[in-house]
Amino acid sequence: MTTPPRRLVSPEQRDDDTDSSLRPLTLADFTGQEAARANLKIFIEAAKTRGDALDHVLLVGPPGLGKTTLAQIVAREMGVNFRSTSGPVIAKAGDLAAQLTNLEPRDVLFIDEIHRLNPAVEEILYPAMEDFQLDLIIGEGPAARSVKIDLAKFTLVGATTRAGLLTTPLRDRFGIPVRLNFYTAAELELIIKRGARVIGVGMSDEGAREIARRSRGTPRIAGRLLRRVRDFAVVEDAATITRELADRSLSLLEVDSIGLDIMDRRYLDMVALNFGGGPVGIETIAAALSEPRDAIEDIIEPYLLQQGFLQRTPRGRLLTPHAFRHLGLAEPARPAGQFGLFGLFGEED
Ligand SMILES: Nc1ncnc2c1ncn2[C@@H]1O[C@H](COP(=O)(O)OP(=O)(O)OP(=O)(O)O)[C@@H](O)[C@H]1O
Ligand SMILES: [Mg+2]
Repeated sequence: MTTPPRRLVSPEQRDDDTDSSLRPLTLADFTGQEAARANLKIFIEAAKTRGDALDHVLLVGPPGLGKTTLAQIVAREMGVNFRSTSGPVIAKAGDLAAQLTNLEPRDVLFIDEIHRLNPAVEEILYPAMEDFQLDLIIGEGPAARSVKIDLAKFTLVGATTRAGLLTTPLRDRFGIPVRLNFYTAAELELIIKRGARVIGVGMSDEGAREIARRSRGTPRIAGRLLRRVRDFAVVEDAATITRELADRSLSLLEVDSIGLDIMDRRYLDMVALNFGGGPVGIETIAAALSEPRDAIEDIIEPYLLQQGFLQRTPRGRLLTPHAFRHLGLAEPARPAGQFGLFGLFGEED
């Protein structure tokens, strides 16, 4: 795959994100995700009362919604060590065995991108999660023998953006599955106000609302936009971020009123103007934009689909009336019944 372009509004972590300063440290400071928070709170309290390890937790949700943050909070609320690794980093079963044997009772082992574990590594995770035992084969051939090593009773916290890619036996071993959803504008507003206090800049209600609207339901993007607007405030020697300042700075950075950037608009303009709003095949769009198909499907389309700007039909991508309104363009006349009907027959490829 090509390197994703550096977009201000991409939900993936970028090297210039200084996530750690804005990271809430306790469940009480963690805004939004009511259901996830309520569940974790109860299970953590119960485990602490019993003096037991928390059951294994699986955090599922799109990038930038707080999976790593919640994993750290779990360890902190349990008052235990937080050890962290990730699926693609654990090359051999022995690497994971080393991590597991180092855990103390009730510790949290966080495995990010757990859908990317290699199968040989995953095998040793099963008995570790279920019976807190390692089954290792020592030696080779006739001399080989298996040894069992007892592990401390620990909590595995797994995170994934793609629950569908997890094997069933692995998924079944998590007692506490937690799904994270996109945040509402009101929740993002609170997160932005808290962030402004942390980085020490004044924030008006309307300023926070303006940034929240453009944050695509994602705290990571909210934090990034907040830091950019703060830079404008510093340069202009403004003590408080007003709606006007937020709007002006983000417009200069080419993030529009609902968080679309140049790449989104190029896509939408192309489909609207060159293809009459579609349906048009993804390969044709990729060729017209000179972008790889993967990048378009992974990076541009998810938010447009989620916002209802775009539909996938068997005959290709189709812009919705909502998209035309946002672009300020008149909708082309389309055959009656075209719209929405194709959704019933599934998606293009
Ligand atoms: N509920 C929240 N309240 C305040 N800030 C949050 C919240 N959730 C996430 N953040 C902030 O958003 C940023 C990204 O969060 P985090 O790294 O936990 O996301 P993630 O789900 O692990 O993303 P990825 O899938 O890319 O690993 C962090 O700076 C974090 O502080
Ligand atoms: Mg993470």
